[in-house]
Amino acid sequence: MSTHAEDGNQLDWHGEFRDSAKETLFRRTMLAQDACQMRHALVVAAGLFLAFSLTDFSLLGLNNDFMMLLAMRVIVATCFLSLALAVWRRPSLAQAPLPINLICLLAITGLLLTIPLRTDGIMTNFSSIVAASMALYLFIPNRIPWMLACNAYLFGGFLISMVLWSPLPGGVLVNYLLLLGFVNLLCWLTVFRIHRLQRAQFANLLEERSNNQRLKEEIEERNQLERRLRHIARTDELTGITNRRRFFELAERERRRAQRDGSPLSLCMVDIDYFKSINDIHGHAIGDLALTVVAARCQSVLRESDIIGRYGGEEFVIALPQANLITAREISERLREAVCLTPVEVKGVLLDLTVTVGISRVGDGETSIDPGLLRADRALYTGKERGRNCLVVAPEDHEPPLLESVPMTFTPAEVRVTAPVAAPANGRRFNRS
Ligand SMILES: Nc1nc2c(ncn2[C@@H]2O[C@H](COP(=O)(O)OP(=O)(O)OP(=O)(O)O)[C@@H](O)[C@H]2O)c(=O)[nH]1
Repeated sequence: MSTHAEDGNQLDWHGEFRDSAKETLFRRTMLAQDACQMRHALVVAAGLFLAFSLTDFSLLGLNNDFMMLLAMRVIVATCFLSLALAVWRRPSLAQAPLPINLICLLAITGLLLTIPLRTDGIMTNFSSIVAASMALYLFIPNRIPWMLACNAYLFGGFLISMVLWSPLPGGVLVNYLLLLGFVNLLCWLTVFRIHRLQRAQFANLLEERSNNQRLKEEIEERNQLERRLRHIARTDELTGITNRRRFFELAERERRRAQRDGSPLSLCMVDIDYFKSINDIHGHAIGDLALTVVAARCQSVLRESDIIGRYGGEEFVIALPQANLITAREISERLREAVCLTPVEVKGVLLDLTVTVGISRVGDGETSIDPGLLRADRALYTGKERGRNCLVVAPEDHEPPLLESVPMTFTPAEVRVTAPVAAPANGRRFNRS
């Protein structure tokens, strides 16, 4: 269905959309307004029709003709009011051709019957015919073909009544008929223009709605894209866990919170042992999948509030809020076991993987996680040096003896570091991106 505003001009001679679906939609939209207009027109018409019985009485007095006129007026007014009530109850009747046109025929017939019964002259009769004609065009929400048919009946009935009951000289009658014809033409053009304007406005409204809908969809699409981009910018493509840059953002946020609350924050550096040989033996594709499995296994032992990120290569980094070194060590052991207890199966290849974990705690006075990461990294380096597949807890600078009391039950080798270990020769840096 086209919604372009120019459709307002694409009307048939009825002043209706050529596109029937659009016309139906328009009429449905106008239903409440039509029903209201119809009710008001019927009530006003009933009142006017009855009010004229006063002039009937003053013209005719209390005789048979007056009584007939009065009865006719009461019947017509009652029909008007009944239909008004029916439309009030069922608004759809305001657009139903049958009741509307039956009531119009009844009203026209009533009006025509006043011509032989009232003798107050051609002017009054002609004026009421003109008023009725205008009302049929402008106040009854009818369709144009029906308006024309009702007016043709009014026009013809007026002509016949005049010929039968108030014969006029030919020239005068033609004059009246021409005037009535002119009124009809004027009203028809007016109604057509109103129909055209209403429909042009409706077409504009439809166009506006469809533009708004399109705009809404575009905004939603952009939002989705933005969410996706944000996700991509924060996620490691291979493993699906947080990437290095996002890890630093989140871990720094946790450090600030820990500092505010005076709660501990521990860090773990996790490195897969002998990962190079997996690449060398089975190829990079298998290595990639193995990395993904290890990341998932590491994540499986963490709480939702813990933050795991891919630090680079085959190395992961974890921030453990609310965890002191003892808790961090327990979690790291669970993690180490989760990786090594069952072989990783990748495309039918069984890989016995192990990890080495360096653990540290962010110091209370530290203004960044970098020193803590450096300690965890050194601990990891020590673990690698001392045989791999183990945990190494780095002591906080100010409390080395405390860590000595932590029980060590792990195999094959858990290495405790009681003094800072020299940084590896290649000097690792905590680049955040
Ligand atoms: N498949 C794959 N391999 C990677 C990726 N990132 C780094 N690596 C490989 O990981 C290996 C890391 O090797 P090394 O740093 O020598 O360490 P390692 O062999 O694990 O030995 P240790 O860490 O000392 O136990 C290198 O061969 C890298 O190419 C990756 O995204 N996918």
